[in-house]
Amino acid sequence: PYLVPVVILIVGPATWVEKFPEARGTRQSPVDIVTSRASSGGSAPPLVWRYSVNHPRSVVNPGYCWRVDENGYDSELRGGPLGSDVYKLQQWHCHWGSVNGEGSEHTVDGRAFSGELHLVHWNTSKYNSFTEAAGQPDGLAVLGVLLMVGSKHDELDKVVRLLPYIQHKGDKVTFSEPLNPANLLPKRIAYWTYPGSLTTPPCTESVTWILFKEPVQVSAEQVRLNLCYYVNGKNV
Ligand SMILES: CCCSc1c(F)c(F)c(S(=O)(=O)NC)c(F)c1F
Ligand SMILES: [Zn+2]
Repeated sequence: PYLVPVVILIVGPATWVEKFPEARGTRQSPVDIVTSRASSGGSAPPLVWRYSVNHPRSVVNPGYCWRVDENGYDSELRGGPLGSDVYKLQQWHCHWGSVNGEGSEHTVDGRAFSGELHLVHWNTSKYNSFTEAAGQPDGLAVLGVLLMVGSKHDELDKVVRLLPYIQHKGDKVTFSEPLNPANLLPKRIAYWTYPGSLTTPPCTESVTWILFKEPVQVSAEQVRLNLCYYVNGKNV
């Protein structure tokens, strides 16, 4: 019998440590939220946010999800675990899986959700740019919203309906329809918070994670549209 050379290409999180040493760190995300081990927030001040609504936004296909850039327009996130610093929304993006019911980055008591929305903010009280903040332990604050299949999400649909126009990595479409990122958040704003990292390379440990407890509903069609375009991070 002939010896057939077999090349096994190993990619993915297990190899990230070779190129991105931060991935070997002590505050790596995502994590499984073990609800029984979460301590109560005590006397933390309320988490408050304000976003601009009527400004042009662009939806970009970075190759692993879709991303909406805020193009520098004004916004504020403060309070909660963020001390006295004020953070500004830089971009928001979504993670979907290849199968419905999987795809969230975080899990709760071992349960995955159909997707996870991330609103990425940077610390404007201490740093001069997003890039600078992204390298600092208190540089970023990401609001995480768990997505589950249910009723159609009208605000998110303003982006989902544009996905057919950005099917290839690098594609970008700009829209000026009014959109309030606050409408992407759940009604109940109870959350878990922990110091963590980017969940993709360079896995920098610069993220204060704020993960809302209440999932937000999106329709099965909205999940399908996302899955059509980003299966395992690849456009199909
Ligand atoms: C220099 C970072 C590139 S911007 C970025 C990102 F691309 C990303 F994906 C996440 S994530 O929320 O950790 N989701 C993986 C972030 F927080 C980010 F800031
Ligand atoms: Zn993300």
